[in-house]
Amino acid sequence: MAPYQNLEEYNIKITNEVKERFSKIIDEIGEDVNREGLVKTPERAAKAMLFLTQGYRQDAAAILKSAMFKESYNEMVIVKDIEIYSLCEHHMLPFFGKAHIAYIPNGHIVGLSKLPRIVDVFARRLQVQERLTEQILDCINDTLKPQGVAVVIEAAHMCMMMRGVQKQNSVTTTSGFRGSFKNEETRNEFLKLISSDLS
Ligand SMILES: Nc1nc2c(ncn2[C@@H]2O[C@H](COP(=O)(O)OP(=O)(O)OP(=O)(O)O)[C@@H](O)[C@H]2O)c(=O)[nH]1
Ligand SMILES: [Zn+2]
Repeated sequence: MAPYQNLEEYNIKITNEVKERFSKIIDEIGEDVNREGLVKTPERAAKAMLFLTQGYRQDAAAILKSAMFKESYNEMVIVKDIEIYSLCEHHMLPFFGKAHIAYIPNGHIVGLSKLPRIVDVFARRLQVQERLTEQILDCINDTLKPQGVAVVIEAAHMCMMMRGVQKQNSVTTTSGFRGSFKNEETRNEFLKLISSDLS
């Protein structure tokens, strides 16, 4: 983004460049870019792709820092069933599912909505599920400095469904634990709560 004066100028320039490339792809696959239904498709696709990768232009730590509050509460906080939509970096096809996040405060709590917000910041990039899991963990650990943090992601990968191995029902689970979640009892409490309907 460095050579551009402001975000708006950057957005217009990059949208036009991505649009040109989508136009070429549509042509290369044997379609007519000038037929009615496709005339605006390169621009729509460019805007969609830039939306789905907007996480590169966002600062997750700043989002967390904007809503940290001093509190003495020091029990587990869980936000579960956070929808994720990301793009696998190998095929640029979607993977999607749910993220479950827990942390144990250490003097500060964070505004609850900021947890799904940072999930989106990291999900809206070209990703592998493992790195997505670690980036969420590290961001919360380094910014909020809680006693511990845990992240579980369950996702289905379109690159394994629509093409390739073509398995429709496989779900990939990744997890990571920092600080007090390394303790088996704490980790088990979290895993129990995310699998119950009452947490
Ligand atoms: N570990 C990991 N692998 C992923 C993720 N998303 C997609 N993949 C895998 O990335 C691998 C890329 O393997 P390649 O052999 O280079 O690609 P490919 O020939 O298209 O492989 P197939 O999908 O098996 O047809 C595949 O096994 C995908 O299933 C992810 O989030 N994490
Ligand atoms: Zn893939």
